[in-house]
Amino acid sequence: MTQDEQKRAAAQAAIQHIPTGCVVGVGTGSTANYFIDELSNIKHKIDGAVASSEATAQRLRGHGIEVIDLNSIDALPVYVDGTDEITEHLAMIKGGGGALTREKIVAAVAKKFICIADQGKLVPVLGKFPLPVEVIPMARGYVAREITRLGGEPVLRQGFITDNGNIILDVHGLQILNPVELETALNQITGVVTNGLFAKRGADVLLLGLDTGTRTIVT
Ligand SMILES: O=C[C@H](O)[C@H](O)[C@H](O)COP(=O)(O)O
Repeated sequence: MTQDEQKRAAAQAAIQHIPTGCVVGVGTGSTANYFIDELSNIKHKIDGAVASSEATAQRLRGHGIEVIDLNSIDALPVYVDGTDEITEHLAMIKGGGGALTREKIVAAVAKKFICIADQGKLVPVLGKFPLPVEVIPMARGYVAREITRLGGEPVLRQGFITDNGNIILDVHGLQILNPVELETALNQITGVVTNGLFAKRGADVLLLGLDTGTRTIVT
């Protein structure tokens, strides 16, 4: 299967995990887009969706799926999203599309986080994919210096502003041996909104599209 077919297979497998009559959290990116396409086939069975980005909200509405304000609900049974990298322990790097902060908020609320991905996303150690960090614009220089002190090489994502009006620093060269520790350290830098390490709250289930079928990994 091609990479796109693997993404679609994972998205199709995720549909089996969606309970009837619930609001569904929906991620951002090309794999999440396949999931939205699949979700539209069962839209009469769900009570709408919470979007992790403006792009996702637009796509959901385009498929006739109601977009629900996260603040109007107390619980979210399930969140489905893609990833840039994921380990066997289901820690991830996300934010290649710049949606990391809203994704982290939706993931925090969700009872179950289902990650859908093509097999190329499964890695032994996180860090080959540059780690996105969302930063308040006026703190850019300070945060970049602090990240350098931690051993990373921050690169400003040119011409990109997040849905929250902030910038992204993509951090290269990090050896992420302890993802929870690094996630915490980066979030403690003043001016950082959040970073793309999803380790403290990783996925609960990984549905990985393979050449033949899908593989499921559960934490
Ligand atoms: O900000 C974007 C998200 O974290 C995406 O889930 C991630 O970049 C994976 O995207 P894709 O499914 O397009 O590879």
